[in-house]
Amino acid sequence: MPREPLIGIVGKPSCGKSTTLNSLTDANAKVGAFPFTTIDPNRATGYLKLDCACSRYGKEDLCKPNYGWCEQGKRHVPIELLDVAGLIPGASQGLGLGNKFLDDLRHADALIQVVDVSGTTDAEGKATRGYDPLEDIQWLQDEIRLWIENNLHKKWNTISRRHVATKSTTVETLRAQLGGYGASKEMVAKAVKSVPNLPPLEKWDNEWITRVVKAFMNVKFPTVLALNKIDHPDADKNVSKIMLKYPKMTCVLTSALTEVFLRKLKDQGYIEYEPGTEFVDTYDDLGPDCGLKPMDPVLKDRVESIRDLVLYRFGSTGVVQVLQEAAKKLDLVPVYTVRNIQTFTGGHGKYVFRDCTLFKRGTSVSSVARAIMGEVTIASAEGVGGKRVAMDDIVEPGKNDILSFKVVPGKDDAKKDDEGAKGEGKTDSKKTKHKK
Ligand SMILES: Nc1nc2c(ncn2[C@@H]2O[C@H](COP(=O)(O)OP(=O)(O)OP(=O)(O)O)[C@@H](O)[C@H]2O)c(=O)[nH]1
Repeated sequence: MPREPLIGIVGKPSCGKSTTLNSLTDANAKVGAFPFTTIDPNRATGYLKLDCACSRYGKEDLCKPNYGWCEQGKRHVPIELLDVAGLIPGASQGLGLGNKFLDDLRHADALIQVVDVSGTTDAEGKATRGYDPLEDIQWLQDEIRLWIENNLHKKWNTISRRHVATKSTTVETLRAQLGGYGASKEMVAKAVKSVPNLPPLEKWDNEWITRVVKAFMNVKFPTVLALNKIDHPDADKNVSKIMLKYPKMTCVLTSALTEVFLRKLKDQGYIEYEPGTEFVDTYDDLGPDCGLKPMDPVLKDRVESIRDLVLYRFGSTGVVQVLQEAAKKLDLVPVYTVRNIQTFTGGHGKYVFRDCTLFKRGTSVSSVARAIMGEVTIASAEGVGGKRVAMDDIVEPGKNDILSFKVVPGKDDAKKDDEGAKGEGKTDSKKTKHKK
């Protein structure tokens, strides 16, 4: 059964991981200006903003998700996030909280690497000035690579001998070794295929092992860089340096602290703010009938400087975008399961597209059925217009992404099972319910 996608947030201590997580979720991960504030890995539910199926059919007014929320066709779908605390140089050798953090990583399907571009924290997260954050990008990737590589090196002679003796394929042997890092056969095959001129496994030296592990990391941990603390005056020059040195990396400029602050002001009734945009409206902008509270001069100045330093300069605080970029790397397809394929409702009531679950592109309709319906026998799957969909068809955005399942009635519950997709209330059942 496919499991839920999980996005890991990594970075050195005090780079802003917990703040980034808080800005994306309702969870209150501990936030502090000293290293190792986050001792336990923190799982939380974030919300991925995407175009909802309701907007395809002009049913925005009837869209009321069971989990997350939908505003004018923009849906916020729950997605699980993992705060992997304070990696430092030498973590793969056990420094800091070392392997514990790396062990948490194995569950992640993509990474958001938070980089403190203000230059005010050193590699271990201690306060400083003028630190060059370029270094942080490389050493963190190196620590993850060494964590995988060191284990392979230790046993390489045995691995290689067994590989020859059992006449295994490269993918079989590597899959057995990398399974512990969450590698599937497909992932290993993709990684191996991406290394040009790869000799037979028994001929690999350390350099080949490094190349293969790097290729595996690209597949297993596709990474987006969140260049955080862009509100700081020293950030600009560091951002330019990073973009020049890593032109192929996906970089998003973020100010997690600003996002947390804006959401708080919104909750307190001082502003209207749509996360992911540059638009903030205050009492002064909208007038006395707007229902917002007036702000004192200090607060007004703060909002004004957030507009100037972050929102107008960068277009947003970046955190919504960073999650969207990470999800893009995972190539996720939102799949809507409905009971009534004609009306898209959950069976009873008028609301449409109550359930939406994220699956990797390439997932088959039968895998979706198993994940949503559990171990029942599916009689048939229907798509838009009531058209029959084959169980081995693939779900894609806009194709086979709205589904209704009919189950074969069991002896005892023939009546119940005949109701069709029992998606409602089931799809996101493990997720935090977020009412808007
Ligand atoms: N100026 C500025 N400060 C930020 C931003 N994001 C986080 N901070 C500050 O940076 C400090 C560290 O933030 P945390 O979110 O606790 O960092 P962390 O990476 O989770 O730290 P550990 O738990 O030690 O791993 C706090 O004082 C935050 O307020 C930002 O966008 N701008």
